[in-house]
Amino acid sequence: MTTTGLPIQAFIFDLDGVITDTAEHHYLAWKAIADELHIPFTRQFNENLKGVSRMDSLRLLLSQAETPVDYTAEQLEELAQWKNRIYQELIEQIIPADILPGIPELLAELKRQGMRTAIASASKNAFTVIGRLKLMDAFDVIVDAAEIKNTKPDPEVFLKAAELLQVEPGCSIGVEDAVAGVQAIKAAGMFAVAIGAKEAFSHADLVLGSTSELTWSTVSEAWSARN
Ligand SMILES: O=P(O)(O)OC[C@H]1O[C@@H](O)[C@H](O)[C@@H](O)[C@@H]1O
Ligand SMILES: [Mg+2]
Repeated sequence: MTTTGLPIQAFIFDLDGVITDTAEHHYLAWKAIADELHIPFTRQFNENLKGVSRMDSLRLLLSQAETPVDYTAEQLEELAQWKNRIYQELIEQIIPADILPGIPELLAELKRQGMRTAIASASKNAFTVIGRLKLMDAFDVIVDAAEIKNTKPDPEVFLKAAELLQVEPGCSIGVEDAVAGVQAIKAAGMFAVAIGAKEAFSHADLVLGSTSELTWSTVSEAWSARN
């Protein structure tokens, strides 16, 4: 639940699919693995993998096999590493111009408004991606998969970011493009902004079609209307 009448203190952003379109790179890497293993894998099914850890994503992908195979823990680890190698090759090309529309302007405005900002990512590659985007100094706090035990939809990564920022979760805005991510934001007691299709995010407080609609005024007006 959000805290009635209080001002917003912080914005906590997911990385992949919110700050830059690495959700697409994750999809392409999983698609390559699925094709090699002759497992049907659609963009629609890929929505279930967004925000989900590497190993859980692999399990979801393997569940789509027409003839299920019992992989050993070692084989699962190898498959996960294989996907990660493909993903890391894909993200080698990332440059600052790949920051999604509206994000640089929003970050500048949040600074002017005195907001604290953080990244809360389920990815072990978060620091690499943020480094390539030259955004290392753009956030007060960065929490990635290495720092948490429980992955989204568990609220841990968002709560950890709020703790490090020294802000109230109930006065924080979480921004996500994944269903599991919005669940994590709500479980953390934060105000959830989803980027994506309205139908997919009935559990969000505000749904925006793209990051170009993600502005200080849009979010703060929705916050005031809810509080
Ligand atoms: O494999 P990585 O880089 O540790 O990423 C883990 C997860 O990170 C999330 O941010 C992505 O939305 C997921 O698609 C991805 O599986
Ligand atoms: Mg995401």
